[in-house]
Amino acid sequence: MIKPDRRLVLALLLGVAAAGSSVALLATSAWLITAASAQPPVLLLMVPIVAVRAFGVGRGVFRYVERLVSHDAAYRVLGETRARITGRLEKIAPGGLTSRRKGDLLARLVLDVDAVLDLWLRVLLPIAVAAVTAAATVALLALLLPAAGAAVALAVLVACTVVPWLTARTAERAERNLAGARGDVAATATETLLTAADVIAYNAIDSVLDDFSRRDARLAAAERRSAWSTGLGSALLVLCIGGATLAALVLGSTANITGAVFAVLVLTPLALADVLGGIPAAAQLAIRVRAALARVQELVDTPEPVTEPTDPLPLPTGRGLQVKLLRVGYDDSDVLDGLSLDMPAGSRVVITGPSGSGKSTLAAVLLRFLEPRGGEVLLDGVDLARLEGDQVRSVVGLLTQESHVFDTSIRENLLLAKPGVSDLQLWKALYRARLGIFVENLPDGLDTMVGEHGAKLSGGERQRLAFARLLLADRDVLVLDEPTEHLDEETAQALLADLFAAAGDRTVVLLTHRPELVPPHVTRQLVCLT
Ligand SMILES: Nc1ncnc2c1ncn2[C@@H]1O[C@H](COP(=O)(O)OP(=O)(O)OP(=O)(O)O)[C@@H](O)[C@H]1O
Repeated sequence: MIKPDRRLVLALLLGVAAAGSSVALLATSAWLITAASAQPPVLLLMVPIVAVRAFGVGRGVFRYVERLVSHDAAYRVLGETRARITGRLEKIAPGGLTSRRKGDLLARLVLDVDAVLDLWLRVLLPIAVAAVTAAATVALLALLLPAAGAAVALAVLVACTVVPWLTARTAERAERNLAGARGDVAATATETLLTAADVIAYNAIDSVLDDFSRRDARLAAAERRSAWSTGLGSALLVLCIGGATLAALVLGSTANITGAVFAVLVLTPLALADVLGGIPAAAQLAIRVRAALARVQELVDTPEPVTEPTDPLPLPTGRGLQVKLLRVGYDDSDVLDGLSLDMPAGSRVVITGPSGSGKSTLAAVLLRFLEPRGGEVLLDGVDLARLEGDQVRSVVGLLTQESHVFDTSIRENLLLAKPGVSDLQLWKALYRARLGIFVENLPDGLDTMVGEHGAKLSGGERQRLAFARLLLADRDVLVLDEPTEHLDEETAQALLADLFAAAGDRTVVLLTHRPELVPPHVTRQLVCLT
């Protein structure tokens, strides 16, 4: 799922240069101050003076460039990962994500995917930089006094293994629960917002808020526990570094070394506190990152509702559809079994049946959002299973009972169907959907903003706008799934009459539980699902 970027190697080198400069700055400063106290000839001090300046300036410069490079690389990896996940979701979404909570999906796609950033910037890079810099520091100290080098090596080993292990162990449950708890709070918040009107109408605000507070408290508890472990890790790290400094002090004081070397031995381990400081937090964060990425992986692994053919056939030229002994369903039960239909090009087919009889399921099959379990659906004699979903949807268009109208202008809503077309074509589509006069009378015309979910339009106007968009998309087969569901009888009848008239010589498949609303002059085939 995640492909690393080569710039991350450069970020690692820059990180080591920055951390190495910090250690070297302290070491050379210690040497310089101690050596200077003996008042040697000033020429002897020139090199360390220049080195102190170089490391002082280098530390900041390397850190700045490292931040630029590492963030650039990590955000590129994040962008590519997001694009790959979105590409995969495009295949799964129409029929495969219906059982998931929207808020949780959002949390997985936004918060959990961000774990890619943490993985590189706060887990792998800090650990790698710390390991390389600490190893080099230990080597330097070992050169000055092997016993002190060994003592500091032991402290570094404990700081890099036992401390992160202990921190991670104490935080394990909290960290694993964090991603799920965040998803749960996001899902509940989304649901609360979407259902606010009903909740207020039923006077159920208190119970909804109580439920929200309970979930929020679970998240806060997990975060508190996680913070407690971070504190523990930091304290243990300070103990390790303190121990290393003390050991270097004791060993150095009994060794036969100069005062300047002694100062370097005692002060250099202190610089490791900064270098190793991020390791406990990184180990802890690794658990959270693993849990978050597992949630994203689980989403990506959702089986595709349809299998694309490995060797798709070319799109046939004819536009007649045939359904033969269709069997389709969800989970363990079939919704339709043995359905056969003939829908010649240009015909009008009205499919009716009570709620739950499988009308929307049939629409999903006709658009290749859902795979039949048996039988076949043929387009001009070619099984839809031998065509790619996008090929099928370039011929078959859909208008649902709640076609989505975006929170933007009428123009942008229409252009979604055919980007770049002229205003003239937009007006034609609007007039054919019988919305032209209405839009002309609006002060902003095509630039009128329609509000969230088309809130500034009536139900009928919303459906006409969606229908104009479908006409603009210019599909030869129009599947209309309860397009008049939320409309009063008069508006519904008028809309249906206009839909059939505007459809021209296209094939129209109308799925409705109110077939009596179809205008009497429309010659149609009526099919009843039970
Ligand atoms: N994604 C799904 N997962 C599981 N079961 C589903 C799913 N979608 C629909 N169903 C079930 O399949 C059956 C048929 O649903 P469908 O939406 O096709 O009926 P419908 O005739 O369009 O109903 P309505 O007129 O109320 O929209 C129902 O029992 C429904 O619960």
